[in-house]
Amino acid sequence: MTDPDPVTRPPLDAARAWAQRATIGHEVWPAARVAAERERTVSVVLPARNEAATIGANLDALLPLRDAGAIDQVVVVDDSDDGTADIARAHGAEVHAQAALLSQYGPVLGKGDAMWRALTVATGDVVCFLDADTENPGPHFAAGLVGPVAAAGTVQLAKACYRRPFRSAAGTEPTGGGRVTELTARPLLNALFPALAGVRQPLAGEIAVRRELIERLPLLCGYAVDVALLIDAWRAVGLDALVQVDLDVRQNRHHPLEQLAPMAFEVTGAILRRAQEDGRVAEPPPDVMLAQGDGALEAVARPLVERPPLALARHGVL
Ligand SMILES: O=c1ccn([C@@H]2O[C@H](COP(=O)(O)OP(=O)(O)O[C@H]3O[C@H](CO)[C@@H](O)[C@H](O)[C@H]3O)[C@@H](O)[C@H]2O)c(=O)[nH]1
Ligand SMILES: O=C(O)[C@H](O)COP(=O)(O)O
Repeated sequence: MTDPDPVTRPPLDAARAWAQRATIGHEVWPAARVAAERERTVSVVLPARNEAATIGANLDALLPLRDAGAIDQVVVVDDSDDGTADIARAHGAEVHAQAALLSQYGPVLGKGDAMWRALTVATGDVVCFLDADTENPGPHFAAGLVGPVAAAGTVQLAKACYRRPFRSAAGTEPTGGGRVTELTARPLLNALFPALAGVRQPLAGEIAVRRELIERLPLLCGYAVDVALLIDAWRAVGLDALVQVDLDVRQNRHHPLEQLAPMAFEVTGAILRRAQEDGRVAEPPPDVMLAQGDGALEAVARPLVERPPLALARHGVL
């Protein structure tokens, strides 16, 4: 018997079919349609660490959605020393210090931990997370994602996708952003979770998710959160409950490679941990990273920390 065609073998075939049927444009859900058809309350949450330059414009794009009845709450969970919180308050957001939420869990361990703690102050049946460093924000970011999840139907999680320009001193290229996405996350998902190979931006921080789903999933701390949440949601509810929403273009601030390397390490660790749990790889991921220091290799501890499903934490189980 010959091997099945590698391009059409079942998991990749299912991934392609999913991408075709489950990718929708943000214009399908303009704010007025979301306001008219939603059946669930909605919170929009922006984790922010030192985003003074962009938080105001992001909130200005979002708050009219609240006035229009498309969403109910806009929350910034903040960990900044550059005045982000004051700007956010002045622009009309509800602001909480990340460290004040679930403080019994100790210091806040990056973005994923901030998202987890934010679930205690986000009141909506649907929670929409957005990054606060978006340089070209618009109401379609929240409206496009929230629509399919807050309306009648079976969609439980919407993940953003977009074109990502790359900006450098030489100018802006139309594509080339999302280096960890393209060089780490997507190849690893393709290899280990081929059913998710059709997800165009597996690291996107922009999602809308039903509370009843996210509260029964663990959240990984740091930058491991987004890809792990995608895998966990898929394991919990299957591809048919997931959609990706094309938000057109997103320009983020680019971090230098020395900051992206630890992010890639965390993303790799998250995928390998889930793959090991599923028996797809034998070994757990390492929790020490050998980083290129000043001429020498430096061993840096980077353990993956997982927060328990909030539904359990709420009931004092953990
Ligand atoms: O310790 C942190 C780090 C980040 N943030 C906020 O989280 C958002 C995303 O962080 P950022 O450093 O801008 O992430 P990116 O470099 O753009 O990384 C991309 O890839 C990451 C890894 O998957 C995702 O977590 C991000 O959401 C996604 O935008 C921003 O609002 C940050 O201010 C925090 O609140 N605390
Ligand atoms: O999502 C990613 O891959 C990282 O945030 C890196 O993005 P960048 O290459 O646009 O800086």
